[in-house]
Amino acid sequence: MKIPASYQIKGIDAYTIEHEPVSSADLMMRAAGTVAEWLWQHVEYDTSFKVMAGNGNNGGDALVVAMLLAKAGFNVECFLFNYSQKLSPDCAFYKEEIAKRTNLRFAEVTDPGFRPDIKADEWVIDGLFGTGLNRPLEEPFVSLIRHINTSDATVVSIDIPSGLFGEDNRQNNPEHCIHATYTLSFQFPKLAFLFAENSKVVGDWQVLPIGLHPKAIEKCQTAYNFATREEMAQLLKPKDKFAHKGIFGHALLAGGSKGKIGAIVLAAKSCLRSGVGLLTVQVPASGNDILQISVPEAMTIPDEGENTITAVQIGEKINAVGIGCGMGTSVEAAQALHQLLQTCDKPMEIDADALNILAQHPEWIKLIPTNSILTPHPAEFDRLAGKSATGYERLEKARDFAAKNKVTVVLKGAYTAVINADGEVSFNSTGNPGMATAGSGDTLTGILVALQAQGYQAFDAARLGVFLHGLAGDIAARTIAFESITASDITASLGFAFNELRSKTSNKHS
Ligand SMILES: NC(=O)C1=CN([C@@H]2O[C@H](COP(=O)(O)OP(=O)(O)OC[C@H]3O[C@@H](n4cnc5c(N)ncnc54)[C@H](OP(=O)(O)O)[C@@H]3O)[C@@H](O)[C@H]2O)[C@@H](O)CC1
Ligand SMILES: [K+]
Repeated sequence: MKIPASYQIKGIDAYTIEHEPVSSADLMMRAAGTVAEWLWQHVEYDTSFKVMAGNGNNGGDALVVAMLLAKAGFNVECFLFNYSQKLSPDCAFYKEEIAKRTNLRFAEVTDPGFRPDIKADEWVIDGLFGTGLNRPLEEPFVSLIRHINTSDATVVSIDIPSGLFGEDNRQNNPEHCIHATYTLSFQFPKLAFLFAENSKVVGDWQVLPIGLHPKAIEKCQTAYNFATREEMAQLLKPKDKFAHKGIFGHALLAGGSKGKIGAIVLAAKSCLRSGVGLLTVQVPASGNDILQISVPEAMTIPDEGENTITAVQIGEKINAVGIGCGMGTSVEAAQALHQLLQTCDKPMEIDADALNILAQHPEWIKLIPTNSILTPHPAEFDRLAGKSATGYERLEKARDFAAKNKVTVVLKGAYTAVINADGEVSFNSTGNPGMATAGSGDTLTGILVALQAQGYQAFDAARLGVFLHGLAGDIAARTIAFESITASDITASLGFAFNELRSKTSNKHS
């Protein structure tokens, strides 16, 4: 699903109006109708609404929502905040309509000091500002928003929380934005929803399709995408009935150190559950028995180092190499990584301590083979590319980093961003807070290297792998509380995740 910028949405909107064709007032009715319908499904029959409309089309939507709610028999009070005495044409049109209604209370507000009374059990509909916001909010809106935020009411923002920009909020104050309980976004998610710093503002968000023109959506060029299940199902390659293990690739995992052999065990297990044909694991000598006993399906190469790896042996038949899990940042481990980078021309998946070593030796980054993946969490990425104050800033830095070093970067987070060397970004849509647990990253490494060994290109392997990892976590969470999910539970659910994704593909073709 594309994530167009606010200015692009305006263009798609205009194209729809011209080519469907549909009048802008009717399109507004359609959009507001989806909001009203969502509300009917989520509120009690005796819920009271306070609808806050601004002077643009977001306000127009709010006026229509107010009318539809009143028509359905709800108790509705609607305020049109028109300090500037200037309404968009559609907002003005629906103001005339709402003023005629007798089944709701309506007032146009021009007094900057007026604050509507809001009760804790009421629902506030926020239609003050939408994607037309063109500068940070000031008084009197800031005080009005603070008044709404400090009420205990449930707040539903139409399209986007008022005061929030769709993309870059680096110069914005989150306290000057509506803090929504729910945000109902028209047709597409907004980029801003996907950054941790905006989560308090956006609340739970959902996309409501409003039938914007498919041609305009297709023509819209954006670097940002939200990975849907349908898109990811199309990436998954079929498994041939006559296949044998030799054609599913041979992965090599290298890592582990004294006290952290578990990390490489976890990676090995998830790798074997992700379709790889053969797996070899290189571990410090002291970890060899642990590995052989815990993962009998894997072959092992005991390193000469007793407690750390010192040199990685890549056989000719290896198709992809995963390195980093639990390897530590010792001088020997760093040397092993350096030597590997100098000799390896296979796609690599570089994680955890290997990333920390790279941060200490940035001159080695240029040695990373093409078609490789780096999987940093925010702190690891900051060590590689410098500190970022916001998620937006970090994402832009990661796009630069991926382009400059010709790698795929998986920036982990609530909406993990997979970024390719062309600067394209795919945000993951699966996963849950229970997955923020020890070893979760190691299981991801195993999945990614398995997909790379099977011939998936870095960007596809990363998008698909991150999606499956999150889906496995979601499947685990159906029966296990977030608090109790372990990395092993994610691996145990991987088979179900592949099945769910594949059944989606077969449904599609049946
Ligand atoms: N996507 C779609 O297809 C559809 C979209 N629809 C809806 O349209 C919405 C976008 O509507 P929009 O473009 O009219 O903008 P909107 O946010 O209502 O406000 C603009 C007004 O705000 C003002 N203003 C701006 N910044 C300000 C500030 N800091 N402080 C004070 N004022 C400020 C600006 O005035 P200015 O002062 O700049 O002249 C202008 O008057 C969109 O979010 C969705 O809800 C649906 O109806 C149908 C289908
Ligand atoms: K809004």
